[in-house]
Amino acid sequence: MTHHHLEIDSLRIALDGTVLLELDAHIGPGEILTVMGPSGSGKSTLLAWLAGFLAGDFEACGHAHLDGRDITHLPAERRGIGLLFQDPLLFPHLSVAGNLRFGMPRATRDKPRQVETALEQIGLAGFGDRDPATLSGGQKARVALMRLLLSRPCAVLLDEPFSKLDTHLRQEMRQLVFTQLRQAGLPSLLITHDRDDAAAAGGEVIELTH
Ligand SMILES: Nc1ncnc2c1ncn2[C@@H]1O[C@H](COP(=O)(O)OP(=O)(O)OP(=O)(O)O)[C@@H](O)[C@H]1O
Repeated sequence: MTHHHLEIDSLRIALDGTVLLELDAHIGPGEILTVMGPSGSGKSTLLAWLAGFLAGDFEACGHAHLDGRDITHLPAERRGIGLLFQDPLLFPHLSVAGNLRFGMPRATRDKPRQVETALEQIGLAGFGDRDPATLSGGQKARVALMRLLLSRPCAVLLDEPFSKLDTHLRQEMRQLVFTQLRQAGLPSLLITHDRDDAAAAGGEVIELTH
């Protein structure tokens, strides 16, 4: 297991001269930091800052370090951060296997066995040639998770990843996502409105209170 860690040091984000959020956090390997808070409290803003696509209206100071590397001013694609959103956005013109291969390091991309193993891990053995449009919502979510993991991120940000799933599927996906993130030793930040998500994540919970 790799030992990735993510630090947020003295972050302060302001909008029109008013402080929106202040945060210090350390997320160790396999830990999941949950960020909660009312609508407009700055959860998506925090995620955008960490991912590297915060829009110009905000003034941000502070630093983010990933594995000791200062990523604060790096472009999004060079940060080593993976994202998982509410909607599992799969590429419609690629097969399920094609989606999994996308973003995989070049050296492993041509090893079909790795894709098959990945499909087995998410309960979709034999689904490689399927068109993503033919998958159920839960199956798409599992493919999106595995595609993220295969891209070998050093940290993961999750923005309400379970909020569109029904209760049963939600529990199943929580279990799968959190187990995989822990096993991969990835520091993760989870944005959610759901206390059960926070409890299942099992880590520190921060409430933004704007
Ligand atoms: N591009 C932008 N320019 C100016 N203000 C913005 C921009 N994006 C968001 N805001 C404002 O920043 C504040 C924080 O918004 P943000 O989306 O981070 O909240 P949130 O906690 O994620 O809310 P929700 O739970 O509703 O998604 C809000 O007052 C919002 O109106």
